[in-house]
Amino acid sequence: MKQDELKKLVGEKSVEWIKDGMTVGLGTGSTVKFMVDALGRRVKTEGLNITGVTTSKATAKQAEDLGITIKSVDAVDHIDLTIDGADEISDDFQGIKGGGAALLFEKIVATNSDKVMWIVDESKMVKNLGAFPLPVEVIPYGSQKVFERFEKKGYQPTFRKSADGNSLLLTDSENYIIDLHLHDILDPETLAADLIKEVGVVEHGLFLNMVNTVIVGRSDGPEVLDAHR
Ligand SMILES: O=C(CO)[C@H](O)[C@H](O)COP(=O)(O)O
Repeated sequence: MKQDELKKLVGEKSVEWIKDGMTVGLGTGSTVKFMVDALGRRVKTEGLNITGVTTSKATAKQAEDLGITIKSVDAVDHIDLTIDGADEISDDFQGIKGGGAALLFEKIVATNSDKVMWIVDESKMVKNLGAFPLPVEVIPYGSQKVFERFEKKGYQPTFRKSADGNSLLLTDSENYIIDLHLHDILDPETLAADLIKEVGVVEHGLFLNMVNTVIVGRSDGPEVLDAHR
């Protein structure tokens, strides 16, 4: 099966966890897009009554176009379940997210959710994190200084460019993304603590101790993994 077919498989499988009356966090990315499409079909055909809390302008637009009710994270008293994609998931269920530059809202929504589910194709499952460049969202003012400090620490930073390559990418919050090319992250907790104390860093893409369930798309079908937290 191709990667896109595996993403569709898990996207469609994951909506089985969504029940009538739930408030659901809707992640961002190509895998989530399949999930939101499937959710939209359930809303339309079954009259499923749910509220969505989105993590990006792109997901908000898709959900609204499909007739899914959307509220801000600040307008709901809780989120029952968030379903999101991921860029890497390690053996011990730690994750890197932010490949789609939505890590800030994704982390806000995830940390305000009772349960978090990640849906990925099998290529995202790794032993240790770090082959995927770690995204760090920084405010534009002083970002060059943050970049230089990351360089000195050996983090091999690169500013993320916009799709046309002509300017720096701006997140939904109008910040920049610095990607760190770390190759192998052996101690994610220490790295996360180091990154978040850097002035100018808004958030980083290490999502630690956050996920409850992972659905992995494999050629022989979706595999559901319980992170036991
Ligand atoms: O973290 C994310 C966006 O910020 C995405 O969930 C992550 O990049 C996975 O994306 P895709 O499903 O397109 O592979």
